[in-house]
Amino acid sequence: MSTAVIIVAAGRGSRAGGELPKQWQTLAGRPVLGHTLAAFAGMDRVVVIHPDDRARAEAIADGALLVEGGASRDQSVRNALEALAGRGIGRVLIHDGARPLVSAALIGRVLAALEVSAAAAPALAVTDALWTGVQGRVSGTRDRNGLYRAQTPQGFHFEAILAAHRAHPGGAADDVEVARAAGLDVTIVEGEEDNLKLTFPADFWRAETILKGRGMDIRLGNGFDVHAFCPGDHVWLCGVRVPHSKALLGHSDADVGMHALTDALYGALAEGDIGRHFPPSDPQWKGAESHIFLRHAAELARARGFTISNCDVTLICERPKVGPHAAAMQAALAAILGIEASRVSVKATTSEQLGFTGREEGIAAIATATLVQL
Ligand SMILES: Nc1ccn([C@@H]2O[C@H](COP(=O)(O)OP(=O)(O)OP(=O)(O)O)[C@@H](O)[C@H]2O)c(=O)n1
Ligand SMILES: C[C@](O)(CO)[C@H](O)COP(=O)(O)O
Repeated sequence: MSTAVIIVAAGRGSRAGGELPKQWQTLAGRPVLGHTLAAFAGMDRVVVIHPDDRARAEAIADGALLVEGGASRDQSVRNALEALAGRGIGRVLIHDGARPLVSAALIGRVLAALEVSAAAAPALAVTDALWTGVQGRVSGTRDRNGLYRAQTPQGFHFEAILAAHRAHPGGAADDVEVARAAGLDVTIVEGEEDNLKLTFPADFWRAETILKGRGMDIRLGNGFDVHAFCPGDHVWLCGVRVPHSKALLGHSDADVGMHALTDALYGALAEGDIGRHFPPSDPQWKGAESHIFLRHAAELARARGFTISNCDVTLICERPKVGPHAAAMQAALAAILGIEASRVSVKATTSEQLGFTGREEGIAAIATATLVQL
């Protein structure tokens, strides 16, 4: 059963202040909403935006569907549910764009609870004493037993929450309130203190501190590719046209080095390989220039908040000789990746006339890439 995620980000963040609405302010080097999107990477995501923010949202969407929100949070959620209606969605998670530190473990707990419940949401039991107050003076106390602080993502069976929103008069604080008004039973799962909602300016400092404590995310990926020789007079290697007595056979331009590097980037992101993103069965990629694939992988890395720290490509062939072209290949790859040439290495080796590369039946390439997220 497919699961979609709705990330509501159409509010104006009036309490947070700043030049931009809080979801567009920078947190540890990228927009708050970029962190939130990355937390749900790999899932079908819908981001609810304010019409004024469309250009910013398109820049970081990373494949998410963009839907325009309404004047209130519940109207924004409703717009996204209506946009998903009729698409065969089984379950939906609804999350505040302003909660960028949600963890995979918390998302997992909500999804697991949805296996046995029509609705599930995270919360933390209230641990402080509770008072009422009037004009700065305590006017009474309240029993905190059984009181919870609600968080998101809140999860629901899709048709049930869609019907609940359609029937609700509006004005709900969250989707659990809407669900309960429709008679749905909601399971509470353990929330997390770090899953804070950025609401006031000081919350940004807290979130930065939490992110620093989590440390760097360093990813290493590897790629390997082989293309056979066929009749021709040149080969494409790492973006450079190299004259040769043969060509390389492939669905695209058969740039074996660039393919290995592209797969290394996809590997570091756990995003499969070129074939997943550009299926060879799709005629539009016949004869395609391989920089399209590499650029896509690099953009995907950037959209997920990673910078490409370095990469290293080794071409394995007896001929053509790579040395005279290595600097041009390094420059070509660096330009496509958008990084300095000093972070790109291109080298070659023979296989001492052993195996298929030694018999000059084709060229092999291996590559590694390191991605870093601060
Ligand atoms: N019309 C609205 C109002 C809120 N939200 C989203 O709902 C989440 C939780 O709301 P809140 O923290 O109250 O955000 P804002 O409404 O932006 O903040 P404020 O009340 O301070 O203006 C936020 O991710 C916000 O962008 C939304 O999508 N559409
Ligand atoms: C949905 C919510 O995050 C649950 O805690 C919260 O109610 C939304 O924020 P708001 O400040 O109440 O709009």
